[in-house]
Amino acid sequence: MLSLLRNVEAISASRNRAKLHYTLLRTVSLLLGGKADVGIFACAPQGEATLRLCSGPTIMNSALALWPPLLDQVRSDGRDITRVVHGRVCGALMLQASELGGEPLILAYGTDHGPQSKPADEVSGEIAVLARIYGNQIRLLDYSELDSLTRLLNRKTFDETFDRLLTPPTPDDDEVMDERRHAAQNDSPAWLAVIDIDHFKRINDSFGHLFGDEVLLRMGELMRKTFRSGDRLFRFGGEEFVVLLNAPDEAQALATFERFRVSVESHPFPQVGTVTCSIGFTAVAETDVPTDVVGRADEALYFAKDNGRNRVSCYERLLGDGLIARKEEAPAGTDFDIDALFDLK
Ligand SMILES: Nc1nc2c(ncn2[C@@H]2O[C@H](COP(=O)(O)OP(=O)(O)OP(=O)(O)O)[C@@H](O)[C@H]2O)c(=O)[nH]1
Repeated sequence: MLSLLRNVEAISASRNRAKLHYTLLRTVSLLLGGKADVGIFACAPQGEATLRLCSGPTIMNSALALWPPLLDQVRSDGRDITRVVHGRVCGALMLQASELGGEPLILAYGTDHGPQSKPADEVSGEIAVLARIYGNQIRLLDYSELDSLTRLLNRKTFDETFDRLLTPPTPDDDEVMDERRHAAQNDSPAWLAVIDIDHFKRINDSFGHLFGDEVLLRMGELMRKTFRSGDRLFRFGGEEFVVLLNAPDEAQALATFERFRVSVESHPFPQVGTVTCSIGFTAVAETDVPTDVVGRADEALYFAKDNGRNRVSCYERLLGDGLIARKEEAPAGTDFDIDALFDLK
């Protein structure tokens, strides 16, 4: 009982999604005791359910025969299911979806059912309580990772996940696997763009902050519509946004950012009318640190701003064409020269 309570507490204390899923699994199997099987399945709307995490030897043996119909039913009407099948209580329920997207998750379980066992509805009631604690925690994680106005990822999330997005997934880290899913399927190079609304101060000054905020909100919506679901979309604060995407080459990355630029330019913003944005982008190398890569994209963005705005510039292309000088990057391990900063030399 004590360890179950500890695990319930651990669900509420999980600071990342991988830990949260693992703890939920452990807690449910502890609750069911004995020879319980528990699994978390990801269910793409049209695709098959894929097992993401499991504990217990037989859920997966019986998974092929037993789970698909249960999972399909939960997915189609969204209601919890509990059944006694071949002397086992089997159940499945939808977990609270994360606002960060990704496929919906289903928790499925099976446990022996004998004369001494708890009634099936009691079992499902207890598991539903755990799923609610999970739901609260997912909302909290979303809250700390999202920008409150646009619901895009925030700067803190960028800094914390940048390394993981660029390094290959490790088999024992489910969260990394999830985050890398897009990149792993598509081993195209990564590109980072900084997007900045043109003359945003003017918009605020002419129409007021409320309409300025509406422009920011619509920018977020346009980003979600224009970029693919596997691309990572951030608001860095103010009127600055960042996109991290995979594209096979510079031309295709450019075409994607151009498409976004045009969609902003042609969107009728309420009251404000036409709004444009400037975009600077750069190739992301595996050894890059966030400040360097954002610095290069910023450099290309300044060029776009200085050369008429409402345009997309690529750092490597500007460099190749001799239009900008190479940006000095900090050698590894030295963030800045503190003596120079305070003019002590
Ligand atoms: N409405 C609103 N305004 C914001 C927010 N954050 C920053 N701003 C405003 O965004 C404006 C940014 O202005 P500048 O950095 O001068 O740039 P700009 O006017 O967009 O000009 P260029 O970037 O050179 O095209 C400032 O007026 C900020 O007050 C926000 O969350 N909401």
